[in-house]
Amino acid sequence: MGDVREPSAAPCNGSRDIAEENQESKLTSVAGRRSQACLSDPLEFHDLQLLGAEDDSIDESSPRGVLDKFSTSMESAKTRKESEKPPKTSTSDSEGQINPGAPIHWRGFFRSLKEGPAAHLWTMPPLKSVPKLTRKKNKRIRDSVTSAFTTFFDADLCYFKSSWKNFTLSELEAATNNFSHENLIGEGGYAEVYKGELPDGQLVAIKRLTRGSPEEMTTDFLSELGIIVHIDHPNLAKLIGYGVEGGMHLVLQLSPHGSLASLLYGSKEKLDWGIRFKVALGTAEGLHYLHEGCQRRIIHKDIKASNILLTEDFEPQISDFGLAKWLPDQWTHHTVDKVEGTFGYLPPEFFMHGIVDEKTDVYAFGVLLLELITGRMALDSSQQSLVMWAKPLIMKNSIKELVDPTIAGAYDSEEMNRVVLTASMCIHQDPEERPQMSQVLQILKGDESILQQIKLRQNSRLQSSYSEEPCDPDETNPATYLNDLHRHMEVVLGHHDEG
Ligand SMILES: Nc1ncnc2c1ncn2[C@@H]1O[C@H](COP(=O)(O)OP(=O)(O)OP(=O)(O)O)[C@@H](O)[C@H]1O
Repeated sequence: MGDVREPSAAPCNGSRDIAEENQESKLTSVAGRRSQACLSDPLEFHDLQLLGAEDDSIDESSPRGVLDKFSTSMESAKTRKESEKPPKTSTSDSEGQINPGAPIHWRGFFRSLKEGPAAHLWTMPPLKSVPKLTRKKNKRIRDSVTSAFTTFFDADLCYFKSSWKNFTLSELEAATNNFSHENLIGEGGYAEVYKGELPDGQLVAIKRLTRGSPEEMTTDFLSELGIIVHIDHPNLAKLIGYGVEGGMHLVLQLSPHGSLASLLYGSKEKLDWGIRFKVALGTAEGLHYLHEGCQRRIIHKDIKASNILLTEDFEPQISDFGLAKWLPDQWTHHTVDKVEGTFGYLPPEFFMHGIVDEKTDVYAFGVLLLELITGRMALDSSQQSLVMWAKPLIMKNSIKELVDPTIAGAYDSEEMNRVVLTASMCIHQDPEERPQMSQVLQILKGDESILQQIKLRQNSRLQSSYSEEPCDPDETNPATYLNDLHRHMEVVLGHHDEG
């Protein structure tokens, strides 16, 4: 694991709406992922110089790793024998163990990007030779390295890619009034986001990668593109196009209300409970799709209030796929040796062992729910964690103390109970105990059968926990935790009054 940089007030730490002082703190590797390095034309003057450089950190579970391996494997596919295929990884893999691909292939890839979507169709392997993945076929197909890349190049992808527009620099400049400060609507650890208007009147958000070394920018850009190309869901941000002249740009649909962070913390008008609940449900739907609904398991890795954008009618859309990872089916989890993400949203197993899987996002989603309930930031101005503040109140079932004073008395208490219960389960220290997103959805929607199931499961664990010596009087005591969870169940199921 890399060192963890202390949170800093530097503008490149944590994304924010310009109108708002978001105090999130990004974790970065010591390599200086967020170092200031604004390039006038990274692709032109490297094109990519860096791609010819040695790189031993390719990550197979990232789009970049997949692309590199695709290129390599396409060359050697003809000679590859069955016995030479990599063994199945039954538990995990780490970034350091991934065999690097041949960087030279990236040049062609970038040339294709510059040429635009039409070029991709030519540079891709003929579709006839690429089996289209279905969930049933995946198991077998994914055992082969070569075929792992077919997900990136399948027919759907071609369709989506060809629907993306390749913007020239002058088109982007015209849309944003030359990237003027007045058009700047957001700023993150990697990028500046500008509001833009296309000639047909469509409003867009243009994300311009500005920070990090050229290599980091390239990785971030490709990671985000490589993930976005695979996803299509109403609760995920929509890409309209991209631009690789004069820098790396993603052109996204504009979210007229900005991010959840800007609405919760940067606006005088307080969000009413109805919108908060809608955001909780929609974000859960989006995450459920990423984890279980698309062709590959996608772990977002940076779920937080500033990465939840809101449409005109306050439908949430998960954005910013710069840190997202693909997880092969046969891996239980992925292990990283550098820490990336945002303070306040990362689960203990990530800090301690670098473990990344769906439960990483589930934990962060739990923190997001706490923000919706309490109106408090994941980390406050004195770096106090919301989880630490909220857990004792959850344990006491003090919903009234938990709830944002601005919505006191103005919420549906059944919904509130369900959201508090879900949050408490999602932030469980033990990832095994956290629910999957499919279960989260069921709980949030008030499906009593799942609540009864969980209750029965908790009961049996409660009994076995009581027979064990309590090791710690605080939250790590499983008996205490489960007992409190049990009380939440009672409240949610309507068998008990709120405390
Ligand atoms: N499509 C959009 N519509 C409106 N505002 C947006 C849009 N995309 C991004 N923003 C604003 O810009 C901010 C930064 O964007 P984003 O999180 O994508 O950048 P980043 O540099 O990748 O951030 P991070 O530090 O989280 O990695 C967001 O928090 C949001 O306020």
